Amino acid sequence: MDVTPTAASIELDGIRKQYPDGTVAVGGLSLQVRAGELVVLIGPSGCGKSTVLRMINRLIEPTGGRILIDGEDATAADPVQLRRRIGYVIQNVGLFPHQTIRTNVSTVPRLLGWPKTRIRTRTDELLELVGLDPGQFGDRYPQELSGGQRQRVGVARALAADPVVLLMDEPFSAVDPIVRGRLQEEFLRLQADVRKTIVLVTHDLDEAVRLGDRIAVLSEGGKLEQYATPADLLGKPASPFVREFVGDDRGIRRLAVTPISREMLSPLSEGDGLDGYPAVDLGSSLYDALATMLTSNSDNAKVTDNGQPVGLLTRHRVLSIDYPAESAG
Ligand SMILES: Nc1ncnc2c1ncn2[C@@H]1O[C@H](COP(=O)(O)OP(=O)(O)OP(=O)(O)O)[C@@H](O)[C@H]1O
Repeated sequence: MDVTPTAASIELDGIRKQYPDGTVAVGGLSLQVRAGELVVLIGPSGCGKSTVLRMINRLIEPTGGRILIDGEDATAADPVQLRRRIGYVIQNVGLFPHQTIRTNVSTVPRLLGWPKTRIRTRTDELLELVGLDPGQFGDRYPQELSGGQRQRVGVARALAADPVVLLMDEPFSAVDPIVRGRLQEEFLRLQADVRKTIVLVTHDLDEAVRLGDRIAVLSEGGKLEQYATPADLLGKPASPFVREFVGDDRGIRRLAVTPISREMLSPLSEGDGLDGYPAVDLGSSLYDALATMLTSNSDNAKVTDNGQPVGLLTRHRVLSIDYPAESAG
């Protein structure tokens, strides 16, 4: 019998990990993730990001606190059962080298004892979903794929049994920046389709800003410094730690998460020579607007809504956007 799977909410309630040698990797972290939300954990090396992630699927047993998945206490559940409901993607993927791509992808459905035909249909469907032709790639072995292709297989495998939660630990860091950008874009499209609850660990702030609905910045001992949307994090760093962490180029990053708004526009007038200006859509980011102006060597862009010009955006206006938090400290 099929149980209709849905994305689940996650609540970390004071979770703690202290190792026998006394190291407190995570001192007591509370964090709520809504169903279908993509939350990024970021912070300096050793701050406890992976530990938090691995406590959610209990690859690491917490020494305190609770984890509620859709309100149910995961710390009381059978860890093996739990892991079958939680997809897990890691750097370098961890595919089984002596198994074909199809067999790799079907790992969890096989463990769950699905009928063969259903496994086959699901596996092929997933390979297509992540952009790999099952006919071409299904019978290959992992070493016969590129790094980016292997990464996609890892995502397909994690999604195979329709998990309610997906955990991803530096999933795109083993590939070069160009491939990484493409994988991130594909991944966002995939997430728009499948809407899983995702917790993703990265050390790459651009990745966090690009992918996260919300970002949790951790400092040593898994201390939560700030939990906010990318725009709020870059615009209003909550502490000197976060300010330093998001760095000096947060202004540029912030452009990428700030949409053009009507208040930024000057009215259009006949004498504006509108035909000469590049067009950007209302709702594009300021970063896109600036890029458009730079590539067409223009100081202005014509902003359109549904194809109709609604105002003029100047380069000066984009660059002088007021960041209240900048002057605060
Ligand atoms: N078995 C262990 N015994 C003692 N301390 C440990 C053990 N395993 C991990 N730690 C410590 O726990 C802390 C958190 O490690 P964790 O891997 O979660 O950090 P991270 O933020 O994911 O780091 P990175 O970004 O470098 O991967 C580190 O200080 C690490 O040294």
